[in-house]
Formats: sequence, structure tokens, C-alpha cells
Amino acid sequence: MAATLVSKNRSFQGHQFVYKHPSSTTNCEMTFGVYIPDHQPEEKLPTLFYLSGLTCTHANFMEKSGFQQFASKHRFIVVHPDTSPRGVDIAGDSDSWDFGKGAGFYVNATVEKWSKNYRMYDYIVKELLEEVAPKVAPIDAGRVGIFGHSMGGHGALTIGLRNPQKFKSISAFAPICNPISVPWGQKALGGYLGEDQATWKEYDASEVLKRYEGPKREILVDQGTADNFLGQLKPETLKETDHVAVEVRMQKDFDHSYYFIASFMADHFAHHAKALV
Ligand SMILES: N[C@@H](CCC(=O)N[C@@H](CSC=O)C(=O)NCC(=O)O)C(=O)O
Repeated sequence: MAATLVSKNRSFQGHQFVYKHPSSTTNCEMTFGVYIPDHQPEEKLPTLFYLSGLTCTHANFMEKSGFQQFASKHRFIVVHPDTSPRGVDIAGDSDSWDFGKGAGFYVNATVEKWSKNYRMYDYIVKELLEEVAPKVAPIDAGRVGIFGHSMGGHGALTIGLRNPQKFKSISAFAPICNPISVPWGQKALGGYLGEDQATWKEYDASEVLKRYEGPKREILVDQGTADNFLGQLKPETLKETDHVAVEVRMQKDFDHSYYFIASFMADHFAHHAKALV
């Protein structure tokens, strides 16, 4: 079903939109933002998906990162979804800030209580990318990249590496790199997927990276040295392979906030532009 316009604002040489739509994947209404640079009527544009972190909606990135100036400069469409279903209430979905609402972890839940709605992996990879976003933005399906922050960095790394034909460039700000070994990941993966830890590895960036044998990728990661969540993130577990070059830049004194993200946004757009423009 078509998306409904929520808001439209002029920003640099383009427009920032917010849409909502009924989702057949999460079985509830979903909201997403999309920035669309000015373009010719038949023109298709390269596109980035940005996945946000714990507690975020579609709006944090749109309001705090300052990304629009770079999307405008490089002429990228940028699609930025919510971080979980919100159009449905499930007992326990608001008890903590790192599980349930605002914390979908970009997985397809298999535990029955969550499995009807908490399907953020398929929502991004299939419904939003292939069906919903192309109806509102002139996406060039052959030139799509993905990036994200923290939980969204984990989403970007796992979704990007597991779907190399759909996502041709990848980067992340302070991603959760090895969720199977840290409290955030253990809580989310255990809650959504159950106790069989073999299935957790499909959603673990450092594990997926080890096994990746697709087209060569160069991944850019920025990480603040003063990030109070560093113990949950484990950037040292992202090891370079023959198929994936990983550049992890430790940025002195930066924390986990959008002040950090905004400081390196230009570099991430340049990284994606090298692969997609
Ligand atoms: N509980 C705190 C901290 C939440 C927080 O820092 N969330 C980060 C992502 S953490 C990993 O995924 C974030 O992006 N917050 C949004 C923001 O606009 O800064 C809290 O609720 O504040």
C-alpha cells in the first residue's frame, strides 16, 4: 500500500520528507524519513539507507546529524527508517530502553511473542528497499549503500554484508561489532531469537564478516575513544579479510553522541560516493 506524506521541508538543494505506511512485514504502521535532492523527471539517483541506534526514531538522524548538506552535495537520496515497530503494543515492549520499542536490532524475531511484528531485517532489506521507498523516491537500485550508528551500525554491517547484490557500500559510526559477546546483543538476540546461539551469529557483524566471500568491500568505521559504550561495541573484533578491507578510525575524545556523528558525516558521504557516484 502507498505511503502517506507526513511532512515536507526544503533543505539545501532538495527536500526532507517523512512518510508513514502500513507494513506487511511488521504488521503495523511504520514511519520513515527520506531526503531527495532536486533531480530531473526521469533521473534515478544513488541512495543510502541510514539505520539509527537504540532509543531513536526516524527523527534523531534527520534533526541532529546535519546529513542533508552532504546528501545535497553528492546528490544522494537518503532513506532513514524507524528502529522498531511502534504501531503495535506488546507486553514488555517498553520496559527497557535496549529491548522492544526503539530497539528492534534489525533482526527477524523467531520467538513467538515478537515474531509477528519484530521483523526489521526483512522490513529494511525487502519491503522498504524494494517496495515502499521506490514509490516515493527515484532510487537507482544498482547504486545503494548502507550506514548506521551503534545498533544501526550493527544493522548496516550485517545487512550490507549479507546482501552484497543490494548494498554496494557500507560504513558505520560506533557500531556494535560483536553483539553475541556483549550485554546489549545477548539481551536482544536472546529475546528475539531464543536461546539457540547458533542463529545469533547470522546477526553478528564480526562473524558475518569472517564468512563473507562476496565482491570486495571497503568498510569505513569511526569510533570515539571517549565513548561510554565502548565495552558494548568491540571494534577490535572487525578483522580485515581477503574480501573485506576494514578501516577503523579511533577518534580521540569523541563520545557516542550525534556531536560525534555530525563531525565525521562528510567523510562517510565521501566514502559512499567513491563506490556509488
Ligand atoms: N539511555 C540513554 C542512551 C541511549 C543512547 O545513547 N542511544 C544512542 C544510540 S546507543 C546504541 O544503539 C542514540 O543514538 N541516542 C539518540 C540521540 O539522539 O542521541 C538515553 O535514553 O538517552
